Amino acid sequence: MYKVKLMNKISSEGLDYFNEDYEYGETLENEDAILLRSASLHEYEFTNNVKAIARAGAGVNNIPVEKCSEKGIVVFNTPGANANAVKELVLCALFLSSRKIVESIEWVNTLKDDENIGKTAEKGKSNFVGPEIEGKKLGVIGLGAIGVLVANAANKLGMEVYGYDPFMSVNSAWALSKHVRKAKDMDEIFKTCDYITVHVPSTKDTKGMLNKEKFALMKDGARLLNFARGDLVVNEDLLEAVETGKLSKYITDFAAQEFIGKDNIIVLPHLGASTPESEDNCARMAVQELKDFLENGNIKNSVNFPAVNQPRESKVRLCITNKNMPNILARISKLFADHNLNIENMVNRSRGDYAYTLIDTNDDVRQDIIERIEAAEGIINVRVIK
Ligand SMILES: NC(=O)C1=CN([C@@H]2O[C@H](COP(=O)(O)OP(=O)(O)OC[C@H]3O[C@@H](n4cnc5c(N)ncnc54)[C@H](O)[C@@H]3O)[C@@H](O)[C@H]2O)C=CC1
Ligand SMILES: O=C(O)CCC(=O)C(=O)O
Repeated sequence: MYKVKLMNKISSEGLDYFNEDYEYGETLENEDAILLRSASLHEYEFTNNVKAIARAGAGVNNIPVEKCSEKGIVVFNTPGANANAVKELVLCALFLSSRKIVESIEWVNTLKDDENIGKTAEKGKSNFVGPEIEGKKLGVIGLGAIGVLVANAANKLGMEVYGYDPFMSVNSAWALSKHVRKAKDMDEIFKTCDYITVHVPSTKDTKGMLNKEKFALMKDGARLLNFARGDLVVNEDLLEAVETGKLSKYITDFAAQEFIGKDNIIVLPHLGASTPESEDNCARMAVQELKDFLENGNIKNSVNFPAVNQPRESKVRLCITNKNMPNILARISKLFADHNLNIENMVNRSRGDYAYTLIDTNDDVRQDIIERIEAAEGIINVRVIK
């Protein structure tokens, strides 16, 4: 029986994949795996039983990934599973940033007791004029699953789109419209674009990347959308840029006290992925990743260990997380040979400082041999699946 701890509400479309071999819930203890959305695990005490964490979503900044790697905990996410939901909300935000839709709705609501509301509304509408997006320049920073969809859709809406992503994947490059112009650096986006939208993960390199210096490069009255992460922006600098009119609008999916009630700032409560379609997609993908890992040791869509997939053809499988260092495989193979155990299949892949090994055998691997593998230098943990 596998135990999966839920740290957020997860769609039943995914949970239904768990069969009678699984127990899941928010209160269970000594879990084998954790399934979550945005809940923070930074203060969480992982027991030695935790083998995997699945983030039903894209961003993993709520998970202490390096600490997990050191403990041999495989962290998964669900690339692209919520990208369309975010794209649609970003398109909505593009219009909200341009036409004074929110402000005008708020104003009309103040006319509750006005007997000539029709006339008053007509008279007041000139206060809410805003430009069309067609023909304007949009800069998209980060051309991954979301950025590509946003760039392509904005292009179809008649915008002149500039993209910047120095680490773009081959898949994203294939998916990106040929009409999207390649910015030579991020500053070109800041200097050129009327609208800027950011779609990069929050990492030590991107935190605070939207700051005083960058706002100074932007066109007067530029509009900025942030549906990626709140900490990409230095809030104090952002407030100044909005107050001075450098930015004519900031729309973000990440609430902060200092934004509340401020003119020209619209804050949403992290709604990007909140559609039934995206919640179902993420849950399905996350549960399937966890199941294949717990039952077969296969890894797909991990952010800290390499992708590994080996068909199950033998009685016993050893799943080994280890440091990426010389001689590990030689030591394991020697232990097998010394005990007259035959390796049927073996795969080893590395990723940065860590590696993952699957060894299949039809022989019974005694507990004392497992313990000797575990004790070898560089080995983090060993799991046996029968
Ligand atoms: N508001 C919401 O509900 C949601 C927010 N997100 C946020 O959006 C981010 C992006 O999501 P996806 O597009 O699905 O991820 P992704 O991993 O497909 O794309 C991220 C892209 O950013 C690029 N990148 C990384 N560092 C960069 C840098 N310094 N400059 C330019 N590009 C850089 C990468 O090369 C990659 O192409 C997530 O990490 C998450 O923080 C994601 C989903 C929902
Ligand atoms: O699960 C959510 O609602 C947030 C989604 C998100 O921010 C992400 O996938 O990075």
